[in-house]
Amino acid sequence: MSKLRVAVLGAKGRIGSEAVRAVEAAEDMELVAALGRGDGLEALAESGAQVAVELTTPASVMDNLDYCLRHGIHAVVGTTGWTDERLAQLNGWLDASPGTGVLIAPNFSIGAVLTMKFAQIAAPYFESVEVVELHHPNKVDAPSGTATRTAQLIAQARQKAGSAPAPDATATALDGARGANVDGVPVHAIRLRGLLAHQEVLLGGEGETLTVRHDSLHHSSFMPGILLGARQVVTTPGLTFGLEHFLDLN
Ligand SMILES: NC(=O)C1=CN([C@@H]2O[C@H](COP(=O)(O)OP(=O)(O)OC[C@H]3O[C@@H](n4cnc5c(N)ncnc54)[C@H](OP(=O)(O)O)[C@@H]3O)[C@@H](O)[C@H]2O)C=CC1
Ligand SMILES: O=C(O)C1=N[C@H](C(=O)O)C[C@H](O)C1
Repeated sequence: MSKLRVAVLGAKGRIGSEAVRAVEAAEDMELVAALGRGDGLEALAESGAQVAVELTTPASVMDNLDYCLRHGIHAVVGTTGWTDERLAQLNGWLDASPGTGVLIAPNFSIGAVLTMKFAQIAAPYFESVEVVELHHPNKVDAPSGTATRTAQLIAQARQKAGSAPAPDATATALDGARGANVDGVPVHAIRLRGLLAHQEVLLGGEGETLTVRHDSLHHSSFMPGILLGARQVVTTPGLTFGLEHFLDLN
């Protein structure tokens, strides 16, 4: 059987360099291009890449995806910074490239995907819920894509259940002290040397609390999800948002 031809964008970065090794080690894949900043995107088409794994920066991802979709190259995207406007633009490009698939995964690790699921399930049963994400200090964006998505899913679950807003009598606070407000859910970002990628969802009810915590201790935690995404995206046209859709977790 022929191997899946995979390219990695952001190949010299923290996660990109790990993805290069993972694709090289996968028996059913061939690494056909490994591009860093400044490398020409034409290498993607010239190498016959079927899937591009996009692990660059929020500032670079849209141009890279524009190229991929104009050339019918499927994409597995881990890069953060997704807004409604960006998603609308991407959907427009997908409409013009029928048959091409894009997976955007706020987090490729199974534990993080399950954390989001558990948080969604638990959120309507508690009065209060807040999200804390903790990352290495070289991370360029906050809050993390994972924390933003977690808060959105929590908010959707609470809205569906008719939950009241979380109680909060705090009337006076320094700017930022109560975190960012993502759809009504406070999200706090910590940047600390020694950390990699971690998240806690704290839920509180009368006389009890529940904490759902996940720790990515190494970039290898993201690799099975990236490889799964590359295998599935080639037969899944259009936009898939979240690895859970490829894990039968919905
Ligand atoms: N979804 C998930 O599970 C995960 C997502 N991420 C996300 O992935 C992204 C990358 O994270 P991380 O590896 O830590 O960041 P890094 O800064 O270590 O890596 C990004 C790399 O992309 C390079 N780059 C920038 N622009 C381009 C371009 N146009 N073409 C090719 N390469 C480019 C950078 O080069 P230079 O150094 O010159 O700027 C750098 O080498 C972030 O958005 C992060 O949040 C990270 C881990 C897991
Ligand atoms: O920058 C990182 O490191 C990570 N970024 C992603 C995010 O913003 O959620 C995924 C993971 O948290 C690691």
